[in-house]
Amino acid sequence: MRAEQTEIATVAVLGAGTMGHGIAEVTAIAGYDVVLRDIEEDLVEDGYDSIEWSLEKLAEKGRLDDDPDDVAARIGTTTDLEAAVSDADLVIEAGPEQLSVKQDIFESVDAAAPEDALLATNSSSLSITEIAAATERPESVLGLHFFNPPVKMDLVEVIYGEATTDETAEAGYEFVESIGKTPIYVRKDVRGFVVNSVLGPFMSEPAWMVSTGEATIRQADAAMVHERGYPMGPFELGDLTGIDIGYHVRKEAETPIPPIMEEKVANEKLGRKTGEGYYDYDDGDGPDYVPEDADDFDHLRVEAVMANEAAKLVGDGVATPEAIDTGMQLGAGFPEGTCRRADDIGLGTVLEKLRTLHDEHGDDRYEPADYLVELVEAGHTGKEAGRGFHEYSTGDGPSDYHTINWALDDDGLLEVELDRPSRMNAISETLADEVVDLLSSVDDDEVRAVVFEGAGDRAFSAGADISGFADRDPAQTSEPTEVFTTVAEYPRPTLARIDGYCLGAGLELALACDLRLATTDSEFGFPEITLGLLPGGGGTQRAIRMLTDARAKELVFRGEHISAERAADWGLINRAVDADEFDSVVGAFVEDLVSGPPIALRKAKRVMNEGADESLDAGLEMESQAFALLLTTDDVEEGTAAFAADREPEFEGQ
Ligand SMILES: C/C=C/C(=O)SCCNC(=O)CCNC(=O)[C@H](O)C(C)(C)COP(=O)(O)OP(=O)(O)OC[C@H]1O[C@@H](n2cnc3c(N)ncnc32)[C@H](O)[C@@H]1OP(=O)(O)O
Repeated sequence: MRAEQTEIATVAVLGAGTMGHGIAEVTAIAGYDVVLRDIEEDLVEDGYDSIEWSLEKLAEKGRLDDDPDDVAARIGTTTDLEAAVSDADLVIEAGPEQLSVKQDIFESVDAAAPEDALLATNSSSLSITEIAAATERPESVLGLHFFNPPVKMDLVEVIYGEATTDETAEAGYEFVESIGKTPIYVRKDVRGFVVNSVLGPFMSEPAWMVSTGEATIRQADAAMVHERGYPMGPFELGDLTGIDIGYHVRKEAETPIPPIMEEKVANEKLGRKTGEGYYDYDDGDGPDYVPEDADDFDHLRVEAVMANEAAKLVGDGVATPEAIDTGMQLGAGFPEGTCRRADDIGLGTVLEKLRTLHDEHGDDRYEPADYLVELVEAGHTGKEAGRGFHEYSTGDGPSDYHTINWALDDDGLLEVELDRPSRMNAISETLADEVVDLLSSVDDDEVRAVVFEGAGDRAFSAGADISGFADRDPAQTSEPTEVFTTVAEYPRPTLARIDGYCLGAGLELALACDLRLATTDSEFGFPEITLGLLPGGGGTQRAIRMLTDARAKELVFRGEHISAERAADWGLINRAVDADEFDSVVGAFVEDLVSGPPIALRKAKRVMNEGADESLDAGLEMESQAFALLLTTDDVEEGTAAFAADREPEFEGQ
């Protein structure tokens, strides 16, 4: 057992290379005192200079709360390992990726670090257990695997070695949260941890297909990017990371290596770094695939093998489906998690594909994971069945969502947060479905107003999720998406709380709300035209009804962003407010909405929305009918009595 964990105040980062100085930077930004150590003065200085440069960049972009000099001042440097760790509450080793080097470092750290310090390695591929074995306290050693570059990448894998205690892992997890990153537990010390385990088949399965002449490089990359929405094609990614890296990982793991990979390594065509790999960077245009190259690439084969890998991780107790999905989205930039995607495809389909591949090729990697077979046999075949890796809404009430957060307070305020900050809260199909499901299943009687906002501090929403646009079925997208209509017709007042980018479908969602408040830093626009599209979620129609013809067309035709001040000036939003006053202005609006007379607000919303599309006479008729009805409510009695008594009314919605 580790001794009682002390509060972490001082962090020693060993290694000032790309990962080390990045980890030191994010740790200092979060307010910790950091000691950055490398073996030579030059290396430490280079690392420190890179941190200073990066802090300046963050400050220029307004993404640093503190003065960059103050942050840099929290980082001390040394070449003396003992001095670096002797006062550290947490040591993060980010040295070369060689077991013997790391073991040497850990042996020295063990001798010099305080007894109750937490000892972490940032290794991306070595065994935590073997590194920990170099110390007398393997229970205090864990993996904290940051992704490159740490300043930009949100994910950290928190990995157990064989001896790591829960207390150690939890302390590491909490530290990661405290620096504003997203931790996932990797509960067993498996090769590749979570992200690289699932990323393995993403890269190797297409390589097998190309090796056997079943696909071409461009075909695979075009299909995975343009049809399946991955941020990069598998071969493009291989060139970027270095083909030799993947080759050596497979060699170490003693897993079969696709011939095309062997061939590239043998010819020293290792990717971008040698000027040629799967693509030619010196004499060619690099990854020059186009959407049409995708042809009929068998992407199910690749996604089935990835889903199988995920099932092995879940079945072996290495990670939960939630952790895997978070890992793949934040660590590999996948548009959605591998488990969720498999649930969408249908686990029965995935299993059948694996069995067919196994029959055809006989390779071990197609052997279905026990856990996958169990799920399918239990009827948990995915989203359509209501349960697969994940559970899905049964329509009995709001369920657990993955791309939105929500809360309904005692005053009847329903807060809905679009929660995909790493994608600027882009509206994926899942996110849209979840908003619809929430608004359709939450008890309206409990809700008095709804506020929509975006997670993080950069965007309300940067629009529809662009990944995989090319694979959309036009038949499904020709109607304005249900989410905008559901929001527009929701029978309670709705307000968009906008802080940051509000673009494309994000703006359409905001326009579907009744009211819009924004910080002055926010930006608005319909960039769809720059993608060869038009706003397809009601944007053209709401804008032309809300703005002058000229302004609406300027927004749609030019695709330019406009400032919050201009948006307020044009009448696109209600107010543009300085950031420091924003909460109080939003609070005042919300207070009026949740304490207002529910029936009158509902009727007013309906009459105004529906009347706007009718003739004046028809609109006036709707209004007078609503007025007459409201006269019969208890709320009117309460409103008039409160006025007479000079007190605040308490409307019950009766
Ligand atoms: C019917 C409706 C149709 C539509 O709505 S079409 C979509 C319309 N929207 C857009 O075209 C906006 C696209 N996004 C942008 O132009 C830029 O982003 C911003 C100006 C909003 C911000 O730029 P910057 O500060 O440089 O950030 P970053 O590196 O571009 O974005 C951070 C991460 O967010 C992802 N992302 C941003 N917008 C979307 C989107 N709409 N769909 C999917 N992903 C998006 C990026 O790719 C990147 O991700 P990574 O860090 O993995 O590279």
